[in-house]
Amino acid sequence: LVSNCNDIKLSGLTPDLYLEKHINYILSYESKKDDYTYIMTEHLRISGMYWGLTALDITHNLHKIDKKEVLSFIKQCQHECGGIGASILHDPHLLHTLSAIQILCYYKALDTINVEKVVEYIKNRQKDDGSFEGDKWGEIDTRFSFCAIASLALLNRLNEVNIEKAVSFIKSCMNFDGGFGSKPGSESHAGLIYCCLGTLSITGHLHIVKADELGWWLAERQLPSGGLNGRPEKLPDVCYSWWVLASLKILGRLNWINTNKMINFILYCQDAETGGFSDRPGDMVDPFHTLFGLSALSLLGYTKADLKTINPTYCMPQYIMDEMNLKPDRLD
Ligand SMILES: CN(C(=O)[C@H](Cc1cnc[nH]1)NC(=O)OCc1ccccc1)[C@@H](Cc1ccccc1)C(=O)N[C@@H](Cc1c[nH]c2ccccc12)C(=O)NO
Ligand SMILES: [Zn+2]
Repeated sequence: LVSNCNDIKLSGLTPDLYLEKHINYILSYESKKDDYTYIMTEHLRISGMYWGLTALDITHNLHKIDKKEVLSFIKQCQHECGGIGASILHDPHLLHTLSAIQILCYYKALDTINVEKVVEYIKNRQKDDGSFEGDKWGEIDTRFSFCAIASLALLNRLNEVNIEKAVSFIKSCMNFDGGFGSKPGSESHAGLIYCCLGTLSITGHLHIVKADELGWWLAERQLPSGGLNGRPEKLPDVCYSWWVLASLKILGRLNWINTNKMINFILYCQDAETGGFSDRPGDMVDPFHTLFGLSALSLLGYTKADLKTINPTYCMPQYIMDEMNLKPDRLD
């Protein structure tokens, strides 16, 4: 592989999807609780569980995880204030509250936590300008708008916050390129665009988006290698396959990307020995990039493997959204 300026060169044939290796990688990761990496990522634990469980569900292996163990762990992560932390005794945060609620939806076990208290925690995060702080320390970011809105939608309690103000804050973060940043005036970033479009999709306000400009900016993320980056001049990274493709799917412009070159890049990010996906070919694999690599393949309609359909707005299996009768908006 040659890294010239900000891209890499892929040569040779398109690899297969080593599905069984990825399933074993995720299952062994969840079981090696004394591994250095596992211990060092405690501050992301509940998000890590969401990545692993979602990857297992879309590959038809969720049943291999002990449901009781997962539910008892999540119950222990909820604080008196209602918020949920990344692990036991970790401070509550909207990021991890969303991950916990996403997992509970897989098991139809939302009553594992005190729903009234978690709704109160989320409500208390909204500011006068409609924005949301991630936790009581006050950091404002459009990521947290998505966490709050997605969590409340999954709990069927969207009416508990001021939607009009939440949408007007997102609108205030829209840039001239049609993209969105973390706060008003922040530069456009694919991950934040995904969060802002997700918020607008759930609240039925996608009409405020400049769909052609934004679609063009997102399609511009694709490099000659086929990979996508998160901002201009950055290196390609397989997790951006998800942020950019999910955003384009919500905009009804997924076909603006070269699908075959995209699939080829994603498959080059697999590790044929250990299983799992890395951010780009040759790097270390992790559960985060494994979920978003598999999710992107599912979104792209990769048919050489049996992957469940994934919902672009929630990044959860579509059958779950159907069972919960959740229909996030899309521009088709
Ligand atoms: C905290 N995280 C990040 O900062 C990653 C780091 C990274 C991976 N590859 C390049 N950088 N960045 C990241 O997730 O950026 C995408 C992003 C940014 C802002 C909003 C949404 C997505 C990662 C974890 C991580 C750290 C280091 C290496 C690999 C993974 C992370 O937890 N990301 C979040 C991104 C995210 C997904 N859904 C969301 C909903 C709302 C807000 C954020 C997210 C996550 O997956 N939550 O479940
Ligand atoms: Zn990444």
